[in-house]
Amino acid sequence: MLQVDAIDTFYGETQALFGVSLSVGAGEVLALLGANGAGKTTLLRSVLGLTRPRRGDIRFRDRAITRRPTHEIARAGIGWVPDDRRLCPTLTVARNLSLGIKATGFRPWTMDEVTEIFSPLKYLMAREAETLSGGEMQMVAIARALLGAPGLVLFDEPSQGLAPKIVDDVMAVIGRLRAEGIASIVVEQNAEVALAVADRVVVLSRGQVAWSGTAAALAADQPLRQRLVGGLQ
Ligand SMILES: Nc1ncnc2c1ncn2[C@@H]1O[C@H](COP(=O)(O)OP(=O)(O)OP(=O)(O)O)[C@@H](O)[C@H]1O
Repeated sequence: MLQVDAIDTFYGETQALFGVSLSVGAGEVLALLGANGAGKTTLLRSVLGLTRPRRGDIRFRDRAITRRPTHEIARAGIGWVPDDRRLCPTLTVARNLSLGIKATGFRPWTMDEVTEIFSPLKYLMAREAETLSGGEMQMVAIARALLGAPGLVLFDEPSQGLAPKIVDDVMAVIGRLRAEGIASIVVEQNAEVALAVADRVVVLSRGQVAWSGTAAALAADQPLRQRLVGGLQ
């Protein structure tokens, strides 16, 4: 579904990613772990074309997207759930959701389906986004991504600032995406939450891939986990 091949990404003259490669298959959940500043968000921004890699290639469904504009990358079927949610604050929930609807060639999710997954949304449709709680905003952000008919969803710190019950709901949605053949990349500070839902893991350190393997292998090897993500939860 997605292949990232040896990308170098810079902010001005500062290099943030050094030859990073990874891949995600259809219906696969890849956890992207690493300490603050390791380059996780930069990897997502590189895939989305928000911060273009200077070298290397990114392919989605075997088509090069490395130098495509962000709106084309979204239209190819890559959804984004940003860590700051990025809702339009003065628009209603209904309007925020309808702005996410697009045709990509992947299965479109209906408004009924997303309100069945996140039932509180039914009662929030007329509310302005800026009046929502953090958990409610996260539901809108995920629902908006699904209405955009994604084949791959990039989740940036989806558990950050949320109550444990809502974190469980969010992780259950990621599990459901997997069952539907939709791939996910989940950037997480909370390694425990990420390992519970992921199939495979890539650990970044100072802009490079420090380790990659199965979530089961990392979960079972406490010393390895301590060495790689010891600073994380
Ligand atoms: N807009 C920017 N301008 C300059 N440097 C940046 C910018 N954004 C990130 N960086 C730098 O790029 C590197 C990678 O940052 P990035 O945000 O991708 O890390 P991260 O792993 O997502 O960390 P965090 O968990 O703190 O978000 C860091 O050294 C960071 O300081």
